[in-house]
Amino acid sequence: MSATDREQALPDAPPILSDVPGSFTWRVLHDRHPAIIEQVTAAFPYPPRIRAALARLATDAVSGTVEPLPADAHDAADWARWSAPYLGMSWYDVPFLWAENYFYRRLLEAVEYFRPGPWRGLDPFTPQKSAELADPALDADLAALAGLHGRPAEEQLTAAVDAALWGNRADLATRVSDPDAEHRKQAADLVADDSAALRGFLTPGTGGTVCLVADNAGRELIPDLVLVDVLLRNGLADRVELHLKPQPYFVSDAMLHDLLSCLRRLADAEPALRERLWAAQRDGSLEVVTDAFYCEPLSYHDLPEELAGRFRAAKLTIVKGDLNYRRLVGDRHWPAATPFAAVTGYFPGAVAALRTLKSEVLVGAPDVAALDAAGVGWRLDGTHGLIQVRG
Ligand SMILES: O=P(O)(O)OC[C@H]1O[C@](O)(CO)[C@@H](O)[C@@H]1O
Repeated sequence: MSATDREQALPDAPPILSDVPGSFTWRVLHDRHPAIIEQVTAAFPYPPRIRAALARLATDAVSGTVEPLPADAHDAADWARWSAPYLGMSWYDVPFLWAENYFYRRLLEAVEYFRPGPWRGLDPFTPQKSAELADPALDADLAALAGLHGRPAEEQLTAAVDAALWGNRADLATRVSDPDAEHRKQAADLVADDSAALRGFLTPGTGGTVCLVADNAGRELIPDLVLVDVLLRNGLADRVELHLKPQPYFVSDAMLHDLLSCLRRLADAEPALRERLWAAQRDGSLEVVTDAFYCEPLSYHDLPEELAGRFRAAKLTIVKGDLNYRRLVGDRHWPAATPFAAVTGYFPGAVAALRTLKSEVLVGAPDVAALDAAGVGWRLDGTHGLIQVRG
């Protein structure tokens, strides 16, 4: 079947909206966004002007309509284009993915992130990110991850992929201490497991470039960095590109400053790992990449050519997390049995998704009827994960 035939064979899945009161997506807009604004308001001694802007956003986010960004915003023209189909509509009636992106852009506007002045460039989510890195529980994760060194390459890879996948969950220590047993246990929670195909791309001595599109900072970025280290040390890749967000996004998404904070944290806890990652950046085998696209209200179908070229040239692109998955497959009401390869056929190059489920979107999982029969909760609470690969 050609790519075009596959596209045509896809069901016409409608985009996910937030228009059903009480639904998960409705609650994100109605409850979670105001709570985030409250946290941000308390995070710094913002002046009355910024506090007022945040208060206005709190009202808009719950009951407002889509409005243009201020005309003098640096990206006003882009947002005018992206907003055009939705202007004047309720946030609940536009695609959920779009509404969330619009929220985070409006939040950066309220805290004057891009504006000349003292608050320019201050990440409003710094306190949450710092608290996570300061958590003493992270020491156990780090000690366990350090224990990987010296094991056979395949074992290291299995454990590092597992840790990167479940990076948002708090029990890395046990997971890494007995990687095989833990992997078998977690396999029960995987609704799709293409780990054999993933290992096929990552065999010792095969070199090539791997792009790792990161998701969250802190406790997720640390195991991602361990995965980078395992790839480079074992010759599973010659080069790794670590793709980070260019600006604060979805509270905990990783930016360059979060990578630097992780390296500082490693300097005490795992100095050898920190040294290797530092040296890899200096010699170019680890390149940090970012692009405005990563914070735009678009899916990977709209990749800019610069990023598409990087993914095409890589032997594998690994996209981490729930939001990247939604952008990869399209934030739509897909039947779960829709083949992963069919919806990602457009992606320029081989792609792997490592994701714990925190939203309803799911493809490539034909056997979830029994789980679905019990309700939608399992798709939202991060207890289930997937490893999906399209070569
Ligand atoms: O950090 P992750 O894994 O991308 O998850 C973020 C998820 O949280 C939400 O913002 C709200 O649950 C989802 O929309 C999003 O997919």
